[in-house]
Amino acid sequence: MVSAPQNKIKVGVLGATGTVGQRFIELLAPHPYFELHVLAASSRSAGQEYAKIVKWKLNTPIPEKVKKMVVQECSKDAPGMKDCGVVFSGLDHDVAGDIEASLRQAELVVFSNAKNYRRDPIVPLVVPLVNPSHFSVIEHQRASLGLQKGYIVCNANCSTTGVVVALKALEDRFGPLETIMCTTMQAISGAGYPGVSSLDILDNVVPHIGGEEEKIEWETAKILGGVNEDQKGFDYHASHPLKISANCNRVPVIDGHLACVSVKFSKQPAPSVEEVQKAFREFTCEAQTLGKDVCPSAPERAIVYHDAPDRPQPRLDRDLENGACVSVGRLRECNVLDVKFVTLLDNVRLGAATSSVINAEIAVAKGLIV
Ligand SMILES: NC(=O)C1=CN([C@@H]2O[C@H](COP(=O)(O)OP(=O)(O)OC[C@H]3O[C@@H](n4cnc5c(N)ncnc54)[C@H](OP(=O)(O)O)[C@@H]3O)[C@@H](O)[C@H]2O)C=CC1
Ligand SMILES: N[C@@H](CC(=O)OP(=O)(O)O)C(=O)O
Repeated sequence: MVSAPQNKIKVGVLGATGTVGQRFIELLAPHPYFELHVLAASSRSAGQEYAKIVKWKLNTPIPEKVKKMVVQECSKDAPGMKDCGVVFSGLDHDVAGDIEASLRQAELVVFSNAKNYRRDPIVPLVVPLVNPSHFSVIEHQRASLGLQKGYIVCNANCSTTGVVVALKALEDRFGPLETIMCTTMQAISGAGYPGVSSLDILDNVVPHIGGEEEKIEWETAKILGGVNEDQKGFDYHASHPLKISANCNRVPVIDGHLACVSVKFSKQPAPSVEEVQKAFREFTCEAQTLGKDVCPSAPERAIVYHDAPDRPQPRLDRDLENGACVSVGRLRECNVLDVKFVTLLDNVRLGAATSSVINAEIAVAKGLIV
């Protein structure tokens, strides 16, 4: 039985003023054992009090304890940075690569939302409700770079995260999938702030999000695949290569990415719709079994299954489980593949900040953050 740490662990947030950074602050301010210690952003914000510089967009107030914290530069030399047991990154990908690598080199532990290191063969790409077993490659990452303590863990693209939790429930119960087709309807907050121009998105749907389809198609195999026997890399689902095709669209919704997913199972005959529904309803993951003491940000239900024929919907369902679950509904037979269904997740919570925080809680339980 793992228990929560006795002492608080100091944490930093990079990109603390951004869309993902604000969710980090909302989640971490009341956290039972992570303690906000450093807030960092660009030189445009550095040196100023957080409440004076941030364009706060959440419908919860800025936590009192962070209002007067002075925003720092994203540097290992920023005051307090070296005391952080973990640094959460909500940095723009243009700058995340160099900053995250330099913090790792300074023996800091970095949990990143940016895409820069997701494809790195020694960096775990972890969706906390799916593949925390990939943390076992951290030891090899440290050894490869001559580090004692520092490492980087990435979480996935937000759309990938929503889809892959549902796929994991199916693979756990019915074995490898063969073909996956998915079409997303993605919220505007996915593009950060100020993001997509109102003249582009109001009264409209934009059928292109640069690089998104490739990310879903590529990241899914790394996440659903295993770890090599020597714990020095990932197998990318090589024994059953996944055929995945994604179409991504931007829609005029503020938060919540919806995806219409069709799948074909390797093993035939395919399970019935009733069996698939049971698999979704009964899905549980390591983050839940660790318990609320150790993993306070994990959802009670990793998948919330919806019976109503018109659910899930972003506005009605994105807040379930404090934005930490995936909603699944509209499950039915598919005339082309085997079954089809709809998934929904909060792109900025489970799709970004919440995943990083749950990942870090699991890493604490595994003794990877002290
Ligand atoms: N929004 C979402 O749904 C998701 C986002 N992501 C990823 O998370 C990351 C953050 O996204 P998001 O919060 O939406 O982006 P935002 O544009 O809202 O925020 C970007 C943050 O990066 C900081 N920043 C920008 N330039 C620099 C710089 N030169 N040096 C240091 N800090 C800098 C900004 O600080 P300042 O205010 O000072 O400019 C701000 O805090 C991105 O990599 C994104 O791809 C991942 C999954 C989902
Ligand atoms: N591209 C996603 C958000 C995002 O930033 O993705 P990534 O972290 O994979 O770059 C969206 O627009 O909804």
